[in-house]
Amino acid sequence: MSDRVFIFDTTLRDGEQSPGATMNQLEKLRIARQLESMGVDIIEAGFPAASDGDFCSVREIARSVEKCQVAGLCRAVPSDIDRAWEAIREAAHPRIHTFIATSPLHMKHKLQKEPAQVLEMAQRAVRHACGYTANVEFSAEDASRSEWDFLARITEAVIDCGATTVNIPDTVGYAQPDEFAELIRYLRANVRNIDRAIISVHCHNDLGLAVANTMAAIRAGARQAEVTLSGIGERAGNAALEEVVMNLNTRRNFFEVEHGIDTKMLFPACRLLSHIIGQPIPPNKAVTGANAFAHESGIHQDGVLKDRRTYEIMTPESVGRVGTDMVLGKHSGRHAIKRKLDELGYRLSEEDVTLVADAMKRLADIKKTIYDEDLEAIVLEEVFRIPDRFRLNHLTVHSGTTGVPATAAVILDVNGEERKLAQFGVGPVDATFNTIAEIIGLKPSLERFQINAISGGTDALGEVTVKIREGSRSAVGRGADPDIIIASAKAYINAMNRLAKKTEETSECPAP
Ligand SMILES: CC(=O)SCCNC(=O)CCNC(=O)[C@H](O)C(C)(C)COP(=O)(O)OP(=O)(O)OC[C@H]1O[C@@H](n2cnc3c(N)ncnc32)[C@H](O)[C@@H]1OP(=O)(O)O
Ligand SMILES: CC(C)C(=O)C(=O)O
Ligand SMILES: [Mg+2]
Repeated sequence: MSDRVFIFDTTLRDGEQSPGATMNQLEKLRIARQLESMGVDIIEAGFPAASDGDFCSVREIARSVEKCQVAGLCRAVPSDIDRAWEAIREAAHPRIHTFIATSPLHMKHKLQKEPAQVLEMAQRAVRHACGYTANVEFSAEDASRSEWDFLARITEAVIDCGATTVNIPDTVGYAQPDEFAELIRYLRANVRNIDRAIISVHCHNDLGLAVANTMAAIRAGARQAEVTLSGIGERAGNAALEEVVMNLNTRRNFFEVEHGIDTKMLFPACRLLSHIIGQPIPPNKAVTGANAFAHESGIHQDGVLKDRRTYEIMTPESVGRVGTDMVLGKHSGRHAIKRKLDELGYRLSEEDVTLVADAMKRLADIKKTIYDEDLEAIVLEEVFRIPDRFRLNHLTVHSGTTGVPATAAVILDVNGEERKLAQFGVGPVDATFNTIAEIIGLKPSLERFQINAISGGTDALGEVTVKIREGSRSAVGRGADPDIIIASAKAYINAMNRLAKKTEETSECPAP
């Protein structure tokens, strides 16, 4: 058996099924590029038959990613498979991923089909997909609640039809690690042609066991792990990429398998995702949480001071959390900035480095020390930002204890045209948002407003995340600035741009 585990990232497909994690095409491309430079083997870019927007995003990712395989998910129906192929066919390494449920519950109540019909559909789907490419993955949805002998039969049949990867999902996060490992061993022992395919697992986190089940399956012989950044995904999410990879790394002797991930890119990738979807990484999150390498109690601090290994089983550097001691400031040049960006895991073009360098100089004029977090905020502001239709040119706010309501005067660039307005509000943020909304001509409801200090000190950059909704469309926006009212205005305008972009994307994407 191979000693290489393939990392299949489904942040852009299953991850996007997580409530509130919708991404636009440009954001998906950013994530895909980050996954590519991190060394992910397969990127599942979406479900092309789901919508024209999904189709376009998958097609753009297929066109721009070179090193990884790009997979498109589809039901076991010819029209879905055709649409998936249409979206991924320009990829350097395309993969069709087709699936159908195999548990008695799903077959009877959801698909309303007999097992024999499901078997027939699975075979036909794989044969149809193999007409396009030899790289075909088949998933037996709800495998962990399926009858093992039926699962073995369908697995054997799809391999005979040409499937080269067979995925065993724990779709509803029901399996227990020992039991799931036993299922993988059972399939290896009872599927005649199993050596012709790679066994994959795809675990959900409903009982908090997604990573444990994935690791148990790898021990039992699975050689592809389907994962997402930060474990986002349908309901309680999927197995977290960074946790699976750091299990493999930290317990190398236990698992005795290799992977191709550059672990130093884990933290930047998860932070990028967190900014894009506007969901902060929980402080106690393994590997990437703020507390994952923090030591609070005296005995622990004493131990760490004497030897970090007493309480740290991996180093923060190994997951890309700390840069060097090089301090950036107003006197730093492009080389130092570029090197720092590299250390933080951002591989940027020369043009983007210039954007960051210019913004850093502007910030350094008002803030003495530029911390890693400040630089990351600049990257997200200047580089990973969708082209703006609305831009903030000027903001003045008056507020205080005088009894006069807070007032905001705003000048916005709207599609190249300058528009000005002043408005009142309950407080400075309310006044600012009211004014911006009136200039743009939208009045979305504000569902979330969150503010964090990115680094320490009163001159720290304030990072604001907002979520707005208009009818069925919602958008998250973020903004960073040493002035929290300006950061709030930037976040609100960013969300407005993304709301507008969503409408545009749906109408721009050509029909099949
Ligand atoms: C476990 C997972 O994560 S599965 C992936 C989940 N992702 C998605 O669902 C992507 C978003 N989905 C969509 O956009 C839509 O559901 C579509 C476009 C795929 C289908 O839309 P609709 O045609 O309106 O069907 P709808 O979603 O209401 O119902 C699903 C139909 O597909 C059938 N179906 C479900 N899974 C499969 C499958 N793997 N293979 C074949 N048929 C399937 C269902 O039985 C149902 O059929 P019916 O209409 O005969 O009852
Ligand atoms: C489509 C499959 C792989 C899936 O997401 C699941 O079963 O959870
Ligand atoms: Mg899933």
